[in-house]
Amino acid sequence: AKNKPRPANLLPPGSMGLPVIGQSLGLLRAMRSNTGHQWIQDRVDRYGPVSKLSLFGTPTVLLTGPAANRFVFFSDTLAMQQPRSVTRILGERSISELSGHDHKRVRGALYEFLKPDMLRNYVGRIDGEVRRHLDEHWAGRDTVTVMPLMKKLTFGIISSLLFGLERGAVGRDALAGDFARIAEGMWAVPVDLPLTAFRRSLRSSARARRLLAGITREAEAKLERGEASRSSDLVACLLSLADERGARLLSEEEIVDNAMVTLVAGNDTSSVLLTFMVRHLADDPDTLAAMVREHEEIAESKGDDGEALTWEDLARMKLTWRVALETLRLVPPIFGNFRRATRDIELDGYVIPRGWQVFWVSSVTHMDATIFHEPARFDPSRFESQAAPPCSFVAFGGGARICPGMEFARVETLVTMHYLVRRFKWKLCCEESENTYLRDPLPSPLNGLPVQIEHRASP
Ligand code: HEM
Repeated sequence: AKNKPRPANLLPPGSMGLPVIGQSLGLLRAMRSNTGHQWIQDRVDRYGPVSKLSLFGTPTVLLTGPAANRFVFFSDTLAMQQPRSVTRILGERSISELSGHDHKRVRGALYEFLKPDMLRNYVGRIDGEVRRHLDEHWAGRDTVTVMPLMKKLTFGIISSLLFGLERGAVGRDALAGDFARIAEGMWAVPVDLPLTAFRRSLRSSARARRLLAGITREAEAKLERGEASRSSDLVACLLSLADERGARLLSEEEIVDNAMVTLVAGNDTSSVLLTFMVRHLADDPDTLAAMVREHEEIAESKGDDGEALTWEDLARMKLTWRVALETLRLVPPIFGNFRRATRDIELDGYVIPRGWQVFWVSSVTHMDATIFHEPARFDPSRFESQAAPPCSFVAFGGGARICPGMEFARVETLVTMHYLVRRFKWKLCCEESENTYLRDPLPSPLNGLPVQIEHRASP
């Protein structure tokens, strides 16, 4: 025991792969072929819950399981760190780059807009977006492709509520295209070469940023003229916030960077959730029937059919939210994320050297049979009796950086499902899409999930 190296000298087990590229390509390739979870699980089986590797140009420690998650979400020895590719795309002043006081300030500002007290005023607006979307893109069709439609829907909701960009507004369609390309280059080896997704992503990000800067200046003018208020949209809200000395709380650059990050963080995640709920429900007629009953009861308790849903109605959609949670457990939109060690850290007898990247992933914990009985089974009732133990359901992260858009996602999801399940029945077109999806890095079902739809007869 005398010669045993002190823990502080011990790096976690694991191989570092090729210089610079490390294991990035291996992981990305696995994610694209629907084996990303297995790729991580294999490393965990080989090296345990704490292991080292190299990702996106940086030495990295992979952490899995509830104890490691707790460490990631609550330790003050870690700062946020996105892969360099993400920083270059989303900007230096986005919430994902900030820590300590700056992080609290920007997060507090975003939360002014995303908190339940504010959101309850937007349920009606979201209700309108959802109904218009279903009338325009679902009604009267035999087949639809779910994923692109859900992206269109969540983009519509978010661009209206965040930027005041209503349907038909100049720039809204171009922004939608740019955002699709931005997402494609997020997790990449950050080399700006022609024909790479990374370069396309950078270009789209520059265009989107110019548009958002214009929107911010316009919103500022409208506020001055009294044509907008703090509750008009996120940009107006951020512009109206002042510190105790009356100075603007966020700079224009911060507003643009954080509008970008909120759109990226909020749009694709919610559309993935909605898409996979549709997929899982197609295979689970009993759950779907129970959901239809839940929504019919709510609809019957309201006046005429034109009346919009309210915050109180959403509180009654308990089964629907459990279906959402179970979908998030099985197909977490966020595969995992990164932090940086701000000093040498001892963990489980190993050292994580200062400056190294820490990588937490959701799937290993979500698929742990000791936490979730028969983890591969879709079973919304597992969220019925008790909440999952701390730091084991991590689709929204945890701690100081837990997703501030969770309530927003909840509102969008519940409102959409309310109208979808009452108006339509659906069947999957491709058998293979039942269990297959790839990650890029967000999950995407085969062929975007084409379904056959039929109008439900009114009860
Ligand atoms: C189903 C939908 C969503 C999922 C699964 C999701 C998931 C997550 C996760 C896992 C994190 C934490 C990442 C980490 O700690 O490393 C996060 C952070 C964040 N999310 Fe969400 N999110 C969703 C919807 C939204 C929406 C709708 C918005 C905004 C409208 C949003 C805005 C944000 C922001 C700004 C952060 C950064 C918070 C910080 O760093 O303090 N998210 N989200």
